Amino acid sequence: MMPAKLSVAIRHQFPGFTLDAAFDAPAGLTALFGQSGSGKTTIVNAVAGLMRPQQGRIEADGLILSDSRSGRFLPPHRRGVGYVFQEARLFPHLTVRQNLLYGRWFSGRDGADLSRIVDLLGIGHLLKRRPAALSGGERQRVAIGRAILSNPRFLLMDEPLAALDDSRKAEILPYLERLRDEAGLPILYVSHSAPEVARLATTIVLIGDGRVVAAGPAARILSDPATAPALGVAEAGAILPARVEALEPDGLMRLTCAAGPVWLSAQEGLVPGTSLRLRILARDVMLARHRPEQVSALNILPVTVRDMAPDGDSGMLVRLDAGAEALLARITRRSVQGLDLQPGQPVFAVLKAVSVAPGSVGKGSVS
Ligand SMILES: Nc1ncnc2c1ncn2[C@@H]1O[C@H](COP(=O)(O)OP(=O)(O)OP(=O)(O)O)[C@@H](O)[C@H]1O
Repeated sequence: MMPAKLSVAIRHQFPGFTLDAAFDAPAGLTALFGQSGSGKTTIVNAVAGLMRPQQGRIEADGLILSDSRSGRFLPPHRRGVGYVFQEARLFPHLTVRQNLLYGRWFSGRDGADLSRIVDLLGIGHLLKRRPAALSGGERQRVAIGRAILSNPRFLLMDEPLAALDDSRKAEILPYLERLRDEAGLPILYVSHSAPEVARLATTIVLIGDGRVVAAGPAARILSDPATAPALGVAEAGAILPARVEALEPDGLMRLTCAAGPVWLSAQEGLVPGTSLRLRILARDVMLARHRPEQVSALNILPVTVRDMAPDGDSGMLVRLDAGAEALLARITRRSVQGLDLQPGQPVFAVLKAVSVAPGSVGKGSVS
């Protein structure tokens, strides 16, 4: 069986704005990221069937949703789309259980297993409540459950966390990670938030002025000095797959990643054997020509300079090969000159254990 995939290739002209975008969203979470007015909502509306693109084709899991050549245009309710909006639109008079089952009933197809989805989203204890008795984060988890139980071909999530405060966001992120890794569905996820995209995306599509500026596996897009700044200079940083090896008595955990061992502050729920994706901000990585000795930073990784690109007037983003993975460092141009950095040169990347924020350590897959 071919893995599920959503393919989009559309062109649409509004007065003063042309959308011309083509990308694939494979199983996993594809983040559609771009500034306000770049065309994200137009793409989402075209995929959902709320607008008809003048040209092009959209296909989900082998089903043609719209095709300007043949004139095919499936109405929204026949597309098999599970939609999650910014605000959970639950029925206030129905219990959580009834809300969840409504999605299944409405689809008219065999739905996913209720108990599996309830488990996946951690909402078993809420089934008898009505939406008014739920927190914002709980409501959003129920909305996600309802969308999955409609047995969709793919999920469309339009800024699903934007209305939640930071602690509610943090509460829901692990569930989105599980959904991404276990549901086996393409998830098209619109977001303005670089940390959210870096934490969740397996594929990133950067949209600028109606076009795809860059698209591909998240690890590649995030470590590319040419595209990373599009997420915001302060937010540039690579994601590295890592594994928890041991919890040490002084409160640190030892991880292994492609470049070697890394020590970070231990976190609840992370036990030896857990697979992680670490987000390492470019501004938290220092470079040295020689292995530094007697420094407080615990993590010193041997890496090789691959390439670099200017970042603002005085900065430089340097991509580093760390085993089979890539890291990104942001240093000044003066340091690039002072260290005489060239592509191919071996250097040491220095990373403080405490500079990796808890929110930057996610469970699960990078691609
Ligand atoms: N029906 C329409 N008629 C004319 N112009 C439109 C229409 N819909 C969208 N546009 C224009 O298309 C451009 C892209 O809009 P879109 O809403 O897709 O951007 P966006 O990336 O989703 O922005 P935001 O993040 O603010 O929601 C904007 O310049 C907008 O004014």
